[in-house]
Amino acid sequence: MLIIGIAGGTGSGKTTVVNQIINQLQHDEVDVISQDSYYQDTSHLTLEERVKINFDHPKSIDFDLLVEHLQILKTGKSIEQPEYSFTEHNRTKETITTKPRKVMIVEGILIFTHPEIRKMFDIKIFVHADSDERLMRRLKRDIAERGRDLHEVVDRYKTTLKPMHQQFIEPTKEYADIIIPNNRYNTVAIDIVQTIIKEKLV
Ligand SMILES: Nc1ncnc2c1ncn2[C@@H]1O[C@H](COP(=O)(O)OP(=O)(O)O)[C@@H](O)[C@H]1O
Ligand SMILES: Nc1ccn([C@@H]2O[C@H](COP(=O)(O)O)[C@@H](O)[C@H]2O)c(=O)n1
Repeated sequence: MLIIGIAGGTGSGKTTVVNQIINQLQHDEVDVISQDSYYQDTSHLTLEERVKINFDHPKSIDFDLLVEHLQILKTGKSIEQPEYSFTEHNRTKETITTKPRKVMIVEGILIFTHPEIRKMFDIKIFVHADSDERLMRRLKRDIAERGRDLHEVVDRYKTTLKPMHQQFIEPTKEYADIIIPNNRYNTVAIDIVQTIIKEKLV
């Protein structure tokens, strides 16, 4: 199993890059694990308490469960990937059955901050976009898809997104094998990554 880690700041385009990469692969050859599925289970908290969580700090992620799930997949067994609700700020009661595949892609803002998970990646990719571009994309996406309003996104950007990005996410760029500049759609970089994956699959 080839495990590919794709990190980068929020709004850098990780999910979009993942979708472009897997487009060219056979459906049964590849699957995706999102770090967002591994936000800590906070069912014991009220919604008001959950809203206040710093979702950009490594402590917000259940990395132990992610490590365990990657190890299970490596042994050839399926896992039940948690499903996350951005409106509830919590895991749902549903899970996504995820089978081991020739290529497993793990994507998320903080995945390169964890040394054990970092070691499990065969290829580490960091998607870069400038902070103003990321903020604009995040605003549009969170309002359209994640039930947020302008005030909420801007407030979170100032209090947690920006400082956490500088402290935890940007420094992990140094671990990347490949950095994809993604201020614009970068089809050349996607072609290169697809070629590398196809070569490794032979
Ligand atoms: N290169 C790009 N140029 C313009 N918009 C983009 C680009 N990549 C992604 N987007 C858009 O920006 C938003 C955030 O992208 P997404 O892939 O969800 O980022 P991430 O997973 O890193 O948070 C989405 O609405 C997506 O359509
Ligand atoms: N309940 C939550 C949980 C996370 N976030 C934000 O999601 C971002 C990570 O996801 P990307 O797809 O953008 O990489 C992260 O910056 C968290 O602030 C949230 O808004 N609500």
